[in-house]
Amino acid sequence: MSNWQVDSWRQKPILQQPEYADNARLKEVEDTLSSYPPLVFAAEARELRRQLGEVSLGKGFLLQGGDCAESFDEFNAPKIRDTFKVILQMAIVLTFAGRCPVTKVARMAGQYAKPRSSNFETINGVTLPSYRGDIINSFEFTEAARQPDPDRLLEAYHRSASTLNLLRAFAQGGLADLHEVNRWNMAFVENNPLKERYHDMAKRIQDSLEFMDVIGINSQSSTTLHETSLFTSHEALLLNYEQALTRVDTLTGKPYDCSAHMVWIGERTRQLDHAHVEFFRGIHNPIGVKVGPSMEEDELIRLIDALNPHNDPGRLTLITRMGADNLADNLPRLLRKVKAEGRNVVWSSDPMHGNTFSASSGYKTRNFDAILREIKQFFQAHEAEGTHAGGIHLEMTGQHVTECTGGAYQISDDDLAQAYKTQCDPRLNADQVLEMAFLVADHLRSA
Ligand SMILES: O=C[C@H](O)[C@H](O)COP(=O)(O)O
Ligand SMILES: C=C(OP(=O)(O)O)C(=O)O
Ligand SMILES: [Mn+2]
Repeated sequence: MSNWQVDSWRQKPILQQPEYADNARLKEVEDTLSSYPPLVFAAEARELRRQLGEVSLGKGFLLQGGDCAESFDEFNAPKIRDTFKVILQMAIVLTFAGRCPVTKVARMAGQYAKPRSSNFETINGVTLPSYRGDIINSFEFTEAARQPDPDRLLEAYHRSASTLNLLRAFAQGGLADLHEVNRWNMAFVENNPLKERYHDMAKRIQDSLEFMDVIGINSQSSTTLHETSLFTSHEALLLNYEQALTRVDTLTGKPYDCSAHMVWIGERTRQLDHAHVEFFRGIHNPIGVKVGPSMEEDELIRLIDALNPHNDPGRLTLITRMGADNLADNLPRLLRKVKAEGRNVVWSSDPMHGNTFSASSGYKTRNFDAILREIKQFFQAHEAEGTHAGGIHLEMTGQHVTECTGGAYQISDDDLAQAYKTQCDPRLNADQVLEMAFLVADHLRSA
């Protein structure tokens, strides 16, 4: 890796970073983090990279999801459990429909830093610095709360460690048992206003599990049915935090960013000659990059080559976030180019970030139908170009929030105020996520 150092990104231009008042304290915090244990083990990141390699070859599907921004205030077991549960519920439906393994990657245990469109926010004539995620400043709208505080980096580390600990316990301690997951899905279907639409598939999954039970494949005999693996991911926006958690793996001698299994570069910070691409090219994790509608074909090839010079399947996931109205004009040309140039990538669809708008009530929202339309078009474009629609990337929660409009419960603009809890972007709630799973499953079956 030519001239790469864990801190060579510091020589490059960088966007979307906080400016701290106390740089001496920042340096102390970075040193402390560097001395702490890594949050994940490099071999786990390699296993995810291997699984994503299968996905890039068309033999799997990536399901990635969680909060837009995890919050220190909503840091509790029920919140973590409920998001874990809906990820699993969604995965069982997609596995059954797609007849292929689903790799589950949570936007959890470190999704704390947010890029923003504007540096400032104005409320009732008062202008303050924007909220940039709990790892940087506080959501509360006061001058003091909005100052970046270096100690929040340590706080984010500790909260990530606790979250990851509980996720690992859930994954291996029985909460992920497929029989249980399907029972939750049956309950969801029974209570849903559109239950006729979803009943058939949930019942067929139940029948399959019962059949396996009869022939002796059950939770006692099979860890596959009893346990699961769930990987973690976040946008690696704060490179000083990521640098401090980067360690040379003792088994391979290669640097891994051990803050999460997978990290990605956001749409706003993916410039070829900037710091994020520099940092990412040297770490050996599986990585992602957001790709919006303005991406040019040649620019994408240059970016792929900077980040994955050996064209290794599983190394790079392109997370497209086009917007339902822009996808048809922009995704096919990129698929064609990447295929023609023979580059191995995982193509995943983020149907959230291109479909955000302000509701008449003033809330930032997204509509269920637009999200679904982007996903469907994503599948259609891949089918037409002969490429593999490899995954979806959702902003979602297991809680019953009202942040996105539409869905079977027909959340309207006026309903948004009832439970609008996000600190950044609007998330699909538990019911909307499961509906999305069943509707995407219909599509996978017909594909
Ligand atoms: O999550 C992504 C971005 O941080 C978010 O979409 C930016 O939102 P903003 O346009 O309100 O800053
Ligand atoms: C910041 C995000 O998205 P994007 O970089 O695509 O805008 C995000 O995933 O929350
Ligand atoms: Mn977001």
